[in-house]
Amino acid sequence: MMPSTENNRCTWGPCRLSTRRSLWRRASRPPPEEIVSCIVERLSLNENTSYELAEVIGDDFGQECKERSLSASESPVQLMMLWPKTRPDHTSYRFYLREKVNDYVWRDQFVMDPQLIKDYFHRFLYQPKDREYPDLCQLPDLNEQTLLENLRARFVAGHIYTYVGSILIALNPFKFYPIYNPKTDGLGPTCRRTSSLWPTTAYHCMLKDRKNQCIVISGESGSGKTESTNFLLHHLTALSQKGSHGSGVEQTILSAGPVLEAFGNAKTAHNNNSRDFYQKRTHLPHFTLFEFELKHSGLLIYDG
Ligand SMILES: Nc1ncnc2c1ncn2[C@@H]1O[C@H](COP(=O)(O)OP(=O)(O)OP(=O)(O)O)[C@@H](O)[C@H]1O
Repeated sequence: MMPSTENNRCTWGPCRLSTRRSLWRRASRPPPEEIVSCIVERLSLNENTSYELAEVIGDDFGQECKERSLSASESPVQLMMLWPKTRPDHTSYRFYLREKVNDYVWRDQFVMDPQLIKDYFHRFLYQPKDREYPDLCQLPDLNEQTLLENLRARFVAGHIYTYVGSILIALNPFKFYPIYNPKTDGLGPTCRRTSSLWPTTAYHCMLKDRKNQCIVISGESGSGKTESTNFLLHHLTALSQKGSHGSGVEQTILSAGPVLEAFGNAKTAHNNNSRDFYQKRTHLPHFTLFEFELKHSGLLIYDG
């Protein structure tokens, strides 16, 4: 069976079994040049013209999608073994014998200011060192040092909230930052991009999927879990549009928090107001607040 030629290209694939078998006999993994010279010889092609093998990957409709020339170190037989076996005829994958296009042809015709290319890639490859990333996943080089440096830089600049994907890291500033809008209970534009994004997301997921949502607040003693929980409650009650500022069950619970804490809390090395004794389970019309405390003895679930 002779390989077909079209547009100075010769198809050589699994369908050309006789050609392939004869090549296979010569060596188990012949390099591309050997296959090319064999085909040139069999097809009596012009030996003065240089040819090369190209791997072509087509789609299910028989359209060619990708074509690339094989390097001298690649083995066509090995490549064929990697082709998916979903279609027995392998029509989507094939090799072409094509006239070699010398690099210098397009290189000479291609004129572009090298500085332009450098400037273009500079924007992606070299991030400014002093840049802060509100999401650690955006760090170009993510390791412990860059992570801590980014958190520190953000903290110094007054940004205490940083995302890691869907997780929010809150650094305790131990002083009040005017980033919570008291009129809207943290729904202001400053907060929307930081701390209020996750309760908002949870609230809207609850409405959309009609499924319970879970927010885990974790950290060591004095890291700000109670404060964060209070911000969360404020935010959720504001979102549910039932937590009025003057009345309502939610407002009563929120207001009772400091009074109850006065009886149950203790001073520790890390926190003047540590919630060591007082645990609670708060019921609001739309959500329940469970408190889990990771103490020395392990995970204790308080449900009372
Ligand atoms: N977002 C915040 N803004 C300002 N101050 C904060 C913030 N978060 C925490 N703090 C300060 O840190 C103190 C300790 O925080 P908090 O009581 O929430 O810690 P905790 O993690 O609940 O501690 P524990 O586990 O010991 O109960 C608070 O009393 C408050 O002064």
